[in-house]
Amino acid sequence: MERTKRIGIIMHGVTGRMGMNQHLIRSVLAIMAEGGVALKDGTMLMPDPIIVGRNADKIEALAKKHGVTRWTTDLEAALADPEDEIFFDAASTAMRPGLLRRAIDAGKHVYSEKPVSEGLDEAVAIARHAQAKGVKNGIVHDKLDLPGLLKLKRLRDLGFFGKILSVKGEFGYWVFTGDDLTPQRPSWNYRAEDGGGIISDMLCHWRYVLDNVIAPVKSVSCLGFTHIDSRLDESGDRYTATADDAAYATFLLDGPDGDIVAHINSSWCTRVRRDDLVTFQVDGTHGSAVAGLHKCYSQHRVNTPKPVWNPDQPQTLDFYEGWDEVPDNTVYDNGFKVQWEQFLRHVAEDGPWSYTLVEGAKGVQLAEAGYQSTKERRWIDIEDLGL
Ligand SMILES: NC(=O)C1=CN([C@@H]2O[C@H](COP(=O)(O)OP(=O)(O)OC[C@H]3O[C@@H](n4cnc5c(N)ncnc54)[C@H](OP(=O)(O)O)[C@@H]3O)[C@@H](O)[C@H]2O)C=CC1
Ligand SMILES: O=C1CO[C@H](CO)[C@@H](O)[C@@H]1O
Repeated sequence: MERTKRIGIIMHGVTGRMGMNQHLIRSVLAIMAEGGVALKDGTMLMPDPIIVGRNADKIEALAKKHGVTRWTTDLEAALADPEDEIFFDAASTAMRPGLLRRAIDAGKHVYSEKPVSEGLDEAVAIARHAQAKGVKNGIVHDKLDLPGLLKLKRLRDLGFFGKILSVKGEFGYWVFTGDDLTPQRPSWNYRAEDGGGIISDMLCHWRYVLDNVIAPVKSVSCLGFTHIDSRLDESGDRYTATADDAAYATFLLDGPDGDIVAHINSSWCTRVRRDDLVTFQVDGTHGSAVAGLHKCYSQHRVNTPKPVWNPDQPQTLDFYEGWDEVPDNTVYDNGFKVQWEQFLRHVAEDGPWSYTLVEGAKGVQLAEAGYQSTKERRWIDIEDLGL
């Protein structure tokens, strides 16, 4: 007979975009709708969320809309309840280290959106605190479970590329300022004083993506920029955009056959003419591949066309030909949900889990180095954090 075990989760920041859509609806509620997470001994681990927010009407309405039976505005009381073992945070970045510390001190296992913090010292301190208190801890690393990146990693693991030479990443799209269309991202993203900034947002992703899909990052040169310095907020009021809204970053990676050069542009001020909102091209001696969020196309050296530069003639080659789509070969679930299932197994039965707050700190380290490089206009080496 199938047994069920409850696991209580305090979810904070779920009235926001990420917390609501990816973590509450598409992960925790989806897992509940599927009957829970199957543990090794056949027990079904069933999440029991309590959602916490500062606005009572908003959090109650969210709970009612999705059939969540427990909600509160009292985080202190929620943390004091020993029946809820996990604290999760997806609120704005600036508050995060303080919240994680309170939860760890209350004996909770902690799981969190990225980045762990705005600065490296805080990220290292909170990772050490979790280690010292012996609580399980995790950081979201959603891009690693994107089908496109899983395929890219598979190509690397199978040796498809030969010696990897370089990586080119393009991330971003046009985020409306409010002067024409309503902005599709929160205004705090564009205010440095509220934890905004695309370097802080994206370089923590690029750290685990490069480390795990290509090779470890060993140094960075970055130019952060605020292209648009005035935007309209959620109330239609004009504010000064103080945070960087584009980052042009070059990385040196410690590849198995020598250094790999990776360059990734991240921008909220670019119009998309490419396969997807993020694309990565990997070039190697034996083959190349281009991955988006879902799809990945490869070109082996035997299929590589031989262009000849002739500005006097219109181009006769179609460069999109000669690329083969890497097949799905499997069913891909939502990456946030996959990671929730892994973290829940990690808490319940010590299942495998690599993406601790230490990995989160490494992400913040790269972001901080990106800011330092921008400020000092030089390459910054990425040291071992010794954690
Ligand atoms: N992994 C990924 O792909 C992504 C991750 N993120 C990360 O997720 C986090 C949230 O981003 P996003 O969802 O875009 O942000 P939103 O602005 O949409 O949501 C912010 C959330 O934080 C809450 N909040 C803000 N200030 C306070 C406060 N002072 N006290 C209590 N609660 C507060 C808001 O509550 P209220 O509703 O009451 O205002 C809301 O729930 C960020 O850390 C960001 O870096 C963001 C985008 C993508
Ligand atoms: O923080 C982030 C900023 O937004 C991106 C998407 O638009 C996310 O992928 C990312 O996690």
